[in-house]
Amino acid sequence: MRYLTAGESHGKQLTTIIEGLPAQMPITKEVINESLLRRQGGHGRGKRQQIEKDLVNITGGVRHGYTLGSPISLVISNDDFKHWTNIMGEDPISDDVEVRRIVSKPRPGHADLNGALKYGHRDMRNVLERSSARETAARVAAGAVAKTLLKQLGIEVVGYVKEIAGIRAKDMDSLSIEERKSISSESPVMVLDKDVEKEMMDKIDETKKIGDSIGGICEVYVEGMPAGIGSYVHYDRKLDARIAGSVMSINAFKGVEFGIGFEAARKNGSEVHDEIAWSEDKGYYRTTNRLGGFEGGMTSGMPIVVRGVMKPIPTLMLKPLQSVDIETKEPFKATVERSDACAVPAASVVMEHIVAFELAKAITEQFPNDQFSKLKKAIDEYREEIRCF
Ligand SMILES: Cc1cc2nc3c(=O)[nH]c(=O)nc-3n(C[C@H](O)[C@H](O)[C@H](O)COP(=O)(O)O)c2cc1C
Ligand SMILES: C=C(O[C@@H]1CC(C(=O)O)=C[C@@H](OP(=O)(O)O)[C@H]1O)C(=O)O
Repeated sequence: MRYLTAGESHGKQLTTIIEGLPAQMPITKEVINESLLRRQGGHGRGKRQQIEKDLVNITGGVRHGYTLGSPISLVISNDDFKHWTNIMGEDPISDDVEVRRIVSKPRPGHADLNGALKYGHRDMRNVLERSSARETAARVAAGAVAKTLLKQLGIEVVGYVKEIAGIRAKDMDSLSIEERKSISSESPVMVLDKDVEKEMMDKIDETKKIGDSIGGICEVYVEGMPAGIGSYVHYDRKLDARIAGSVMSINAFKGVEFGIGFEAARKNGSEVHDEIAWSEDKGYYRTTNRLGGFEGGMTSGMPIVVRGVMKPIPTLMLKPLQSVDIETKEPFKATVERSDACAVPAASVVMEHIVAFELAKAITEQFPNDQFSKLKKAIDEYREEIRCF
């Protein structure tokens, strides 16, 4: 399975093409829309989300609610395009700098300057349009399709917030996946505890007021992955490494950890590794899950627990950092019209879908994948085989 996306932030639309899904898998656009709307939520988003209402149009690969085995094509319109038809349309436009709203002032922390240098764009709009996290809507659409596949195989994936600007969420270790899912869809900052929720929301409001930005930590939790998915034999088949790479590819993500993660560096082996046990009902399992569901690049059968660190948003409304205008070479401090102050809750939805895609991809590589019923049967048989192994 793989996917590609196309489209600019203020262009007409985003397009996602997914290849490699089995034929005859039930799928509905309502499930994709649910994911898209969750990504748009979360306290701290800017005015753009009031303009957009992300809804998918399935334009290929699905008939009467079932996949065909051919590429799936998904389209999401940018409602904001109507305000940008001249600037982002395909017709030629005047050279007037004001008309074109040419961007010559790169924002520290965004892709603007590096992208301009690499592609030779003197108008950095050509960079920011595609480097914008608007593209994560297209990625969530792909992930929603992956989640549909996983769910029908008994695998559930959920993302929520662990930390915003140093304020930590209460531990959710004892919560079921259903409880985690309801927190993820109901709390405006995707945390369990109402006091923490308020503290985070106040912090976001305060940050917005002073025109600054904040980041945080997202967590994704997965239940139902059988042991032995992925491989130890090559670097690019290690599933934890693939997930880590994919999480790092989310805009503004700067770090990834599994289970107790970086904490492992400060502990003895006896405090880190998970002891192995067996029962008739569960087969092999670990008595703890400090390694977060992976050993040797393969799933251990325990829940997968992965966290990603999001830096603060680079566009700063009232606290601009020093930069240089590429036309005049003069220093400037830019102010902007709009931006998110905190997108950590939205990013946890993005991360959930990105992890889901990697899991679905690994599963479809490991089992027969042309027809959904055969894939399901093969996984059921494998689960039984490893239980008794
Ligand atoms: C959901 C989401 C929303 C974002 N919103 C903004 C935003 O409003 N303004 C901004 O400057 N960056 C925003 N970002 C972050 C930038 O897209 C990101 O910092 C930029 O692409 C540069 O990439 P890098 O930070 O990974 O180096 C957002 C990221 C995510 C995941
Ligand atoms: C559009 C989305 O996020 C955008 C991501 C983004 C960036 O630079 O990454 C900048 C902002 O764009 P705009 O200037 O148009 O408001 C965000 O709104 C979205 O998530 O749907």
